[in-house]
Amino acid sequence: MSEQLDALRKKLNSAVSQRQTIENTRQEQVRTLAQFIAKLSLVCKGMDIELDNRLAAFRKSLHKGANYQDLLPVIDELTDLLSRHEANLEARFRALHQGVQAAGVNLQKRKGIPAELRRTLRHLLNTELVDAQTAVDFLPILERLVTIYDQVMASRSQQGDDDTSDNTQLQPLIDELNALSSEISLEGELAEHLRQLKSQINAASTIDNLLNASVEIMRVIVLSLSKERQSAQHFLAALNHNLSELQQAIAKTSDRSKQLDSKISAVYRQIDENINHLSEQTAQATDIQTLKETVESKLSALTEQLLSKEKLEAQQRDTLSQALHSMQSQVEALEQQVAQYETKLERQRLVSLQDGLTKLPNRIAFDERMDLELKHFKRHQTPLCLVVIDVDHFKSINDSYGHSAGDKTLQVLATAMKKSIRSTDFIARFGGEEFVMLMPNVSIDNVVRPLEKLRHTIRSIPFKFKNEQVQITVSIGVTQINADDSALSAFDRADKALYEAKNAGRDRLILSS
Ligand SMILES: Nc1nc2c(ncn2[C@@H]2O[C@H](COP(=O)(O)OP(=O)(O)OP(=O)(O)O)[C@@H](O)[C@H]2O)c(=O)[nH]1
Repeated sequence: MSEQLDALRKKLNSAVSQRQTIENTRQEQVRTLAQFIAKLSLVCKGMDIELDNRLAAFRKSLHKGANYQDLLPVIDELTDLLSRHEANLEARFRALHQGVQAAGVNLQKRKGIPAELRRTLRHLLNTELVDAQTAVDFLPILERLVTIYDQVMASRSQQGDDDTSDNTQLQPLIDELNALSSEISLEGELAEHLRQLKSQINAASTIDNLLNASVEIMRVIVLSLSKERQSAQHFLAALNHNLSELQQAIAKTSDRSKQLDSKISAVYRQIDENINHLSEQTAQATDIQTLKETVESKLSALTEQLLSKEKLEAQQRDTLSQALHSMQSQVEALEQQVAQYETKLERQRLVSLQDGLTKLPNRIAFDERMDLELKHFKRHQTPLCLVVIDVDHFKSINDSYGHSAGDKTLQVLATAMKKSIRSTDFIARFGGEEFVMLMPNVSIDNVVRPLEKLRHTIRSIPFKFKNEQVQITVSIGVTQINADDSALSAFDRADKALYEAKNAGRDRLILSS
């Protein structure tokens, strides 16, 4: 009998270790899910505050070891939020779309638009804009574009039907369109299209040329928005779909696990009852034969129950392991989507921080860096200098040798400046022919040497246009940041120094402390 009791003990021990395996599998699932949610939170960060918060709460409850039953309502909420976010995005796109559409329709109402332009505008509004949705960033650009268009139309009306215009009328509009197209960051084919449009703008000799270019810029923006929208919506829809599948898989596993759990509990109860019964009958047995028979019959019942319990637990392990496999592949698919979108967002972020022409950081990137350097300066009190550099008589390069010569000049100057500064310095194109630079850990007493060297490097570049040797110079204003400075006050001081340099005859450096 003691042998049989030993065997019973062994079986009970093995039952305990099997339960441990099931528990480990469960924990593994929760870990996988927690890792995925952590990644998802990183990517979705900033898309929607409520979504951010829910994902953070979800991650927390996973770490605390919440079970599936508790997680299901949270996943439900998350799925709802994602759907709502998708719908919000749609609504915002629709509002923007209507705004641009209304502006376009107003334009169409204006008299005197050439037939060809009217056709292009109609196509833009009725076909291309219908397919496109817009990101908030582009709205001000489109609004400005419409304003320019309006100005061009006004100037056209002043001229009557005579389309030839003198340069003094066209130039401000050309400058404005140029500045505006420099602010648009695009990639690939659309960037090339925009570059060609810029050349057309600069070669424009009539108001109609400029009208055409304005409408073309609108089309390029609309096309880029359409692409962006498709990709964002595709990502959200796919994420939503996969999350729902994951939710269903968890719900199914949870149901199945619950059923098996209650069957296993019932078997445990029977085993318990049989053991109690056995000990009662053993106590009541009066002779060894009855005792033997009682023990034998109960032991065979117990063995059967243990076998059935083992079978049920094996089923439970299989169910969990299958669920784990399918969840893992779903999570992998989700992770892949998230990683792809992340790469895309990062690429877009980099493009949006870079000036298209010179490939230097642009003004947005400069503002971000300035904020960072100011914080660093305020915390550590290490010196920081702000430099503003402006190309002298740049307009005359454009006027004498053409706008593309002007563009090339800016590219050469940007490369030269980038090469001649220290790796810790930060240079950006501020706009037009103006550049800004931040020099951390350098006080105003020590900026003269490197900046004079930079100025000399630039004036020694052997530019040659139309076979003419041309010397290009820059004027530089510099200031050291002080404790009370904001980005604006420091910039104003450096800018003032720059204009002193211009007024004093250009090609020089002026310090302002
Ligand atoms: N080629 C080219 N020209 C640009 C670009 N951005 C701005 N410009 C031109 O830069 C010129 C700047 O002219 P102004 O502001 O009068 O200054 P400037 O001729 O350099 O004269 P000073 O600054 O007083 O020495 C304008 O003609 C703009 O059209 C660009 O991206 N490419």
